[in-house]
Amino acid sequence: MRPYVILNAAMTLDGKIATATGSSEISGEEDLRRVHELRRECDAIMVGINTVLADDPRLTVHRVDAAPGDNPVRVVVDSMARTPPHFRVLNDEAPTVIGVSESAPPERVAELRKRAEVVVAGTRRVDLHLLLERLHGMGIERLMLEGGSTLNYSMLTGGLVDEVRVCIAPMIVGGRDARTLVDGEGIDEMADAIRLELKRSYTLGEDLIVEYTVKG
Ligand SMILES: NC(=O)c1ccc[n+]([C@@H]2O[C@H](COP(=O)([O-])OP(=O)(O)OC[C@H]3O[C@@H](n4cnc5c(N)ncnc54)[C@H](O)[C@@H]3O)[C@@H](O)[C@H]2O)c1
Ligand SMILES: Nc1nc(=O)c(N)c(NC[C@H](O)[C@H](O)[C@H](O)COP(=O)(O)O)[nH]1
Repeated sequence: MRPYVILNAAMTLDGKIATATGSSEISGEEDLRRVHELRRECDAIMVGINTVLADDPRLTVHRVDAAPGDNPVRVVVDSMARTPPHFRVLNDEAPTVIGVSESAPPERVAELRKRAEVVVAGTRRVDLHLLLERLHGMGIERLMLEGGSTLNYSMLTGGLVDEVRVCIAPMIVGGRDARTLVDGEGIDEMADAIRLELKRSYTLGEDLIVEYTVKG
């Protein structure tokens, strides 16, 4: 058993979720409120370690009203336990789970255990199936996946995503080194693409929101 997973992201019209230099303010004000409402409805928010290192996110509900207990559990996928102990994802605003692999240096794991629950899953990379199973065992039934591109790819190709919600902002930045909604190794044949079904589309200010379910 695993949680129901909603992938949420904001991208430019050309599919970038950050520029090559890591600048990533894409969503408009209204979309950011939508994101935080979605955070409030979920039991956990999951991101990859590169997103933590790039943005130092809080991963809490802070743009809409929230009672202290409304903050979801924060989950970082971090094979080598590189989450810096002073980063905001480890503050006391919400509980945090760090998913590491068996290859993570024990001294860094011990340091993280002072501030978070550490789940060891996988030998070199985090085994996402196993991590999600463990999260479900902790009572997490609805999980919001907030990127980045590399984790999005692994989660989608692992068959671990149920819905995709994307904010398309009216911006274009280009750049072959800029992260896109989904990177990773990529699928070779279009016939093998992950198929989605469009459920809803609407505008929020200048942004276009598109919501899909992933076909099983
Ligand atoms: N616009 C948005 O909605 C949005 C959202 C999130 C992140 N971002 C941006 O995305 C960028 C980071 O994306 P990224 O692709 O570099 O990194 P990421 O956040 O997807 O982290 C990927 C890393 O996670 C670790 N990992 C461990 N096990 C893994 C597994 N099984 N599968 C995949 N990764 C695994 C690896 O170290 C891997 O390099 C940042 O610039 C950030 O600002 C944008
Ligand atoms: N929906 C969305 N629109 C954006 O324009 C953007 N840059 C992100 N990025 C998601 C990523 O996880 C960010 O790191 C957090 O949004 C940081 O913000 P918080 O401190 O957690 O509120 N997400």
